[in-house]
Amino acid sequence: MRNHVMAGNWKMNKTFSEAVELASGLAAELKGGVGDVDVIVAPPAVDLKGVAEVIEQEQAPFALSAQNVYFEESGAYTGETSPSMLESVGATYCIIGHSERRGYFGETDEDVNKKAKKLMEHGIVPISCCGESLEVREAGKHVEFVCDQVRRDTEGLDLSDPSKYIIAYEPIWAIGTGKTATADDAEEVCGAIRRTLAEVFGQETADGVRILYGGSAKPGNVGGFLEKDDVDGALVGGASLKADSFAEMVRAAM
Ligand SMILES: O=C[C@H](O)COP(=O)(O)O
Repeated sequence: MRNHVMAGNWKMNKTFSEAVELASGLAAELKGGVGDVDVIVAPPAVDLKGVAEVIEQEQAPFALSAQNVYFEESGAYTGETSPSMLESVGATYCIIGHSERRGYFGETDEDVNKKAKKLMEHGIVPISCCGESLEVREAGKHVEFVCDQVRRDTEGLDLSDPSKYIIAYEPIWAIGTGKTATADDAEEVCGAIRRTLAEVFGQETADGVRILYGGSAKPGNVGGFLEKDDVDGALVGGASLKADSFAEMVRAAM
C-alpha cells in the first residue's frame, strides 16, 4: 500500500532567516507526529543547509528536497548544483521538470530524464513533474500529452524500488492561479499515468510509485484529492509558505 506524500515547494520565496523561521514553525506545528505521511519541504538552494539544521536540531518529521539539480557531477556549469552537493547538505528528494523550469528555463523531457537518472544514482528521490497547458486541455489532448511526457521522463529508469520515484501531476493552468482541477480531473490523469507506468514497467512497479496532484492545492480542497485512488498526495506551492496551512494539509493526509 502506498503511503501519502505532502510536499511543499517554496519556489523562489524566503530569505535564509525566513526559511529557518518557516521550518522551525512547521517543526513546532508537527510536533505531535505525522503518522505514515512522508512530509517534504523544498526550500530555495541557498536555504537548504539552514533548513537541514532545523530538521536535525528539532528532530522534525519532515525531509529536505531541492527544487532543481544539474545532471553533471562537477565542472564549469556556472550557477548549477550537482547531486553530490545536494547530498552533502542532506537533501533526500529533488523536484525536477517543474513547469516553471520547463517554461522559463527551457528544461526538456530529455533533461528531466537525465536528472532523474543522476539523482537516483546518488540515492536522491526525484519528484518528477508533468502537466499540460490550458491549450492542450481545451483541445482534449491532456491525457495523451501527459502520458507521453511521462514515457519520455521515465525512459530507461531503474524503478525496481518504486517508492524511490515520485511523479507530480500539475496542470499548468492550475498553478498559482487559484483555478483548481477537480478531484475527478486529477484522478483521470493520475490514473492514466499509472496505467502508462504499468505498460512500461509492469503493474507491481506502477502500484508502488506515488503520484501527487499539484495546482492551487490548499487546506480546504486537499482532502478531496486524497480520496482518489490514484492520487497519493500533493505538491503544494503557495499554501506551503505558512506553517499552519501546510501542517493542516499534512494532517488531512494522515
Ligand atoms: O510546485 C507546486 C505547484 O507548482 C503548485 O503551486 P501552487 O500550489 O501555488 O498552485
